Amino acid sequence: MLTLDGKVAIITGAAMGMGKSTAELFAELGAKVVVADYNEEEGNKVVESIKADGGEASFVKVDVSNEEQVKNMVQFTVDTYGKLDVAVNNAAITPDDKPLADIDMDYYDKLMAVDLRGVILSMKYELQQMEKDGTKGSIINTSSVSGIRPQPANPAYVAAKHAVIGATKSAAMDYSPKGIRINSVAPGAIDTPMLRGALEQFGFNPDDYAKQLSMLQRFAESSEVAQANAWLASDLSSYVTGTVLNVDGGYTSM
Ligand SMILES: NC(=O)C1=CN([C@@H]2O[C@H](COP(=O)(O)OP(=O)(O)OC[C@H]3O[C@@H](n4cnc5c(N)ncnc54)[C@H](O)[C@@H]3O)[C@@H](O)[C@H]2O)C=CC1
Ligand SMILES: CC(=O)C(C)=O
Repeated sequence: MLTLDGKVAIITGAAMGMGKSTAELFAELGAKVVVADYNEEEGNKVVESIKADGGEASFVKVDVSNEEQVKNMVQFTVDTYGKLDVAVNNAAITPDDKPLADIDMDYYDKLMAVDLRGVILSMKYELQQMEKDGTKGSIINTSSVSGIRPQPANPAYVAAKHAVIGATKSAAMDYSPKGIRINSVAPGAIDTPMLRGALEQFGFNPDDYAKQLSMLQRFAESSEVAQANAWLASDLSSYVTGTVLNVDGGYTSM
């Protein structure tokens, strides 16, 4: 049976979207959850709702691009719950919106700081903690279908999400021998505030977009990505490391 009973999990970007759904599902499956986000108000609401449903959760404010704050996020987790078993490094900001010759380098720097540096920094301190405690943990980094094949006019986002997969495989090679499994999840068209915002920005009709981006011809709910995260976090995926799990309704096979 899929259970996360007894596990302590950090989920970054857990105030909204897939991170929020992942935090809720992990708590339902028995994990103690650290909701890590820079949106304090929404993050605290997620904690309250998990607690109201009988789960255990705490909020920590973090900007994942800031090394001291990421270090503090991991320390907070250990101080609060005694250990760290699972981390879902999911926080990211919205894709850029111009082809490469017109790239806005200020936005490039901002995006890389969160979507790539944030994942690498998070892994750095999560791995240090797991190694120190001898924990055979599971780390899941959120990439995207944009980490496998390009979307138009997203050069920074596509590069960052490809790099998340590279960093995942590199870390998996170094830490799997110690029993720490590290994988990526590559979501497709998932109905979240980020995707709705991006579609509006690009002037896409949401229904047409979902049909183009999925054999199932629909958006996924963020809970459907949370289910993939839960499997990778659980002992049911005990022989899976260094891989990319596509949660994209078949898009990358089209
Ligand atoms: N929505 C989609 O269709 C897809 C999303 N993704 C990826 O899935 C992940 C989750 O995306 P969504 O749930 O759609 O996004 P979202 O925008 O709904 O939620 C992102 C969360 O990250 C937090 N966040 C942003 N920057 C942060 C920072 N510097 N430090 C801490 N927290 C920060 C936000 O406050 C928010 O709670 C992201 O990595 C995204 O790139 C991948 C493929 C498709
Ligand atoms: C928002 C995103 O990551 C997509 C659709 O690739």
